Amino acid sequence: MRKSIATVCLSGTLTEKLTAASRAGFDGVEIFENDLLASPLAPEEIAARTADLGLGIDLYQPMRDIEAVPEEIFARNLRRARHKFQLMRRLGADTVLVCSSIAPQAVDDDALAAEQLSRLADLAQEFGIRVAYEALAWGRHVSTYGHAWRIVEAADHPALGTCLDSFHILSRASGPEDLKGIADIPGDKIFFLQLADAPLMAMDVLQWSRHYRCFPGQGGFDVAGLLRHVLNAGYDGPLSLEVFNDVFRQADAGRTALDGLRSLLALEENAGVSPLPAPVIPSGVAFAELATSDPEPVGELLTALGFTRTARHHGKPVDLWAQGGARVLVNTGAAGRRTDTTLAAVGLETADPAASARRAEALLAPALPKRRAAQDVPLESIAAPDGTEVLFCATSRPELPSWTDDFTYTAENGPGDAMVIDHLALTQPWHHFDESVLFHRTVLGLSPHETVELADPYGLFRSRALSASSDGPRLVLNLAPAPEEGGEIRARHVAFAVGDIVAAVRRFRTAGAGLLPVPANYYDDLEARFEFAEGELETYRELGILYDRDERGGEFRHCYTETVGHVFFEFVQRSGGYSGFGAANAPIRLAAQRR
Ligand SMILES: O=C(O)c1ccc(O)c(O)c1
Ligand SMILES: [Mg+2]
Repeated sequence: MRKSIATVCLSGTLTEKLTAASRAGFDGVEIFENDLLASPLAPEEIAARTADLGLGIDLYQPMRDIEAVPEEIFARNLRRARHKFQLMRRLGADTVLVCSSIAPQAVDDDALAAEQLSRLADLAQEFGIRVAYEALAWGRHVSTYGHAWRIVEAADHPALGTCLDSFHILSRASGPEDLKGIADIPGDKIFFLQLADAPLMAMDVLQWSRHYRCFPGQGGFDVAGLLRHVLNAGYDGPLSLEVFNDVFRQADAGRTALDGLRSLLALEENAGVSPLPAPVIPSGVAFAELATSDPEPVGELLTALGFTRTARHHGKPVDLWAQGGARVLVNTGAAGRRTDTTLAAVGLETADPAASARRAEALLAPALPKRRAAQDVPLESIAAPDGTEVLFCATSRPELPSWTDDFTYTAENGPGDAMVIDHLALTQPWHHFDESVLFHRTVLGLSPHETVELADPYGLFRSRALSASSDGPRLVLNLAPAPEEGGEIRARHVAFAVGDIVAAVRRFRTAGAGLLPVPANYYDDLEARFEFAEGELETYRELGILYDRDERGGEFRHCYTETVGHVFFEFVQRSGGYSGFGAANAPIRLAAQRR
């Protein structure tokens, strides 16, 4: 279907917004009045620019406070409308959005509203314009789509239809039955469809709408379900994103536009409109790759964790470290640049790497070169929004090329408890958090968990995990307040699951390595909250192990190493079906890392 985006979704000047929408691949835009007012370009120039960029102007908006007012006020409103219709003619825009009135002079009189909207439509018709009437969720007398439609139906004017906006509808809907009325609206009377999602919040609906809307798939609404109803009604106009979001207003417009288009592609898939190559849900983590120009400290830390350097890449300065099923690559080949240690790439096991790459491409993920050097095995890889390289791996499958074929083995896998990678915690730039969640959800087919928000000593810590299944890969996207010196706070980490965390930590300490210190106050509080077996808490206190327990008695024990560059490691031990990540302990970790 045709895809559009409202200029209000994007940051920058009108020209920057139009350019971003075009580059991302949208077909059209909704021009927001304020963007036009602030532009030095004449309407004809905007029309020309938009056309040059291959975009249509699918909507001009908003026109406010028109209907259900005393006649002398309505006469002034019509005069105002005439000016706007003239402007729209210069722009070449043929649909205007009129939102339900919030004016104190407006009266609760549907017949009057219908009569005046009909007269507005008469005037619009003279200009070849159609009027799409939208119920704002906080409209003074008209606040539901059903009510707006009854007025449009009563007016019965060919140039008057309704505009459905998923936010206004879903923010007021208490269940799927509240959407049934959409089927009663003839498809050709739905002049426009605006799409937005939002996190579920108990707050004033106007503030919610103006600050927290997000792209479909990023919040808690069933936007795909709503779209199905609208399509069943026979609507075949544009799918248009209309998102008011404080973060998007500050983020890079080009990236926001791509994020928006990805969200519409995934929405079409969910609503059964147009299929995408099916997701190939990753079954595990093949490796985590660290980039560094100083491999010594990280090598020491991996050694203390029980890892052995087992192999070397045949053409690049990349070492493979292994411990049980956990593999870490240490890459010192960042083209001679000095790089602090970072978690730069992630290898994910998939049943069909080529199919994973096809899905990623269909969802606009940037593909990276398959081969870095002539002799390398060809590998499918993409860049995640945060710049992390994601490689699709088929380890130990002789019929497919494997990243391991590029390595020459020099040593046996290390001794000790067999570890596996439990999860990867990927700290995100603050203005790309929602984009990153949507990317991992749609491209990789991972399911997001609830968002966790906690107070951090210097701000708000936000975290959202995504996982496939209980034994598939788990990614934790973290957003931590990052003051200028907040290097460690931006650090990312790799968590290793062990069968016996106490034994693992004792070995780690014997190897001369240190854990992040945990305050005594933390353990005093644990003692108050939970009952432990004799001596258990004392052991945690001695070793610096953190603890969490879920409602069903599942337990989580974990602890953190020191940080090297921008990377640290975590030991975790899960039991009893615990599926979280000890988020309640994150502020303790963050405070200790600040110290
Ligand atoms: O917040 C508003 O005023 C506003 C304006 C136009 C819209 O289409 C809308 O959904 C909300
Ligand atoms: Mg709207």
